[in-house]
Amino acid sequence: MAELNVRIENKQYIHGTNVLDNIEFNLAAGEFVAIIGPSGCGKTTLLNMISGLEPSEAGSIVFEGERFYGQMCTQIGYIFQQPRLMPWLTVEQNLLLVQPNSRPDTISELLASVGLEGKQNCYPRTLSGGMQRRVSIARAFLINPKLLLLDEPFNSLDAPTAARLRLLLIKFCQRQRCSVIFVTHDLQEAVYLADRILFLSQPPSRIVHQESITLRRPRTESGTDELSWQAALLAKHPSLLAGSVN
Ligand SMILES: Nc1ncnc2c1ncn2[C@@H]1O[C@H](COP(=O)(O)OP(=O)(O)OP(=O)(O)O)[C@@H](O)[C@H]1O
Repeated sequence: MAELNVRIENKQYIHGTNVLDNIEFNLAAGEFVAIIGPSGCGKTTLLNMISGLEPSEAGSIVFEGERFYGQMCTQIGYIFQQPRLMPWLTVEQNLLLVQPNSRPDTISELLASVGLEGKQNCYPRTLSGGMQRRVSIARAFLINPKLLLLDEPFNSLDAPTAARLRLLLIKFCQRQRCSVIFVTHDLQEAVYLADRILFLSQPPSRIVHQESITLRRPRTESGTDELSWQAALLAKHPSLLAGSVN
């Protein structure tokens, strides 16, 4: 049985045009799916609908056999595009907010794993944007989610930090066996991480193409096989990344 079944007939914001049109896909337990699409095509909207933050009036989101609507499920971890930390709380308090019974050593180990050793007592305003983003990654990992949603989580981080966090994400997913939906603009990142890629069109967005990535794991970020796979895909479907697919 699919862990997650997404069926959205359409999505329209009030006074807005149609953003999503007939999006339907399943996610198997433990599967890692990347979503790529042009800016403004509705990727964040889609994650918000899956998480329950945005209502899905026409369609249904079914997670582990249960339909949910308009409420954030506690088994879903969501790493937003912006860190969304509470500015009046310390880093540790921000983490405790989602998992109040966490032990201090669990929190310090998790912070160390995202490169924020000793930052428990810092307030968000004293951290750089990239550091705040890493706190938000730690926050999502802390709840041990069954489903993890990530909205361009490694954008604007320096290359070594992003590489380290991608590796951490892979390890976390393997250990936790969680299913993942990962929004990115970066095909190379998607090929490195995902089992399958869904490509969205310009709005009203549909899934114009999906491709399973059959490369063996462990993969290398810019390995020969990974780059050849990417080149072959683009040679076969040159419009996929041009944002010109309607
Ligand atoms: N709360 C809202 N109210 C009205 N319109 C919205 C709202 N949120 C998003 N939109 C509109 O919906 C469309 C899709 O936005 P969304 O943020 O989902 O796209 P995206 O694919 O994630 O974009 P990007 O890649 O640039 O982050 C845009 O035209 C945006 O202006």
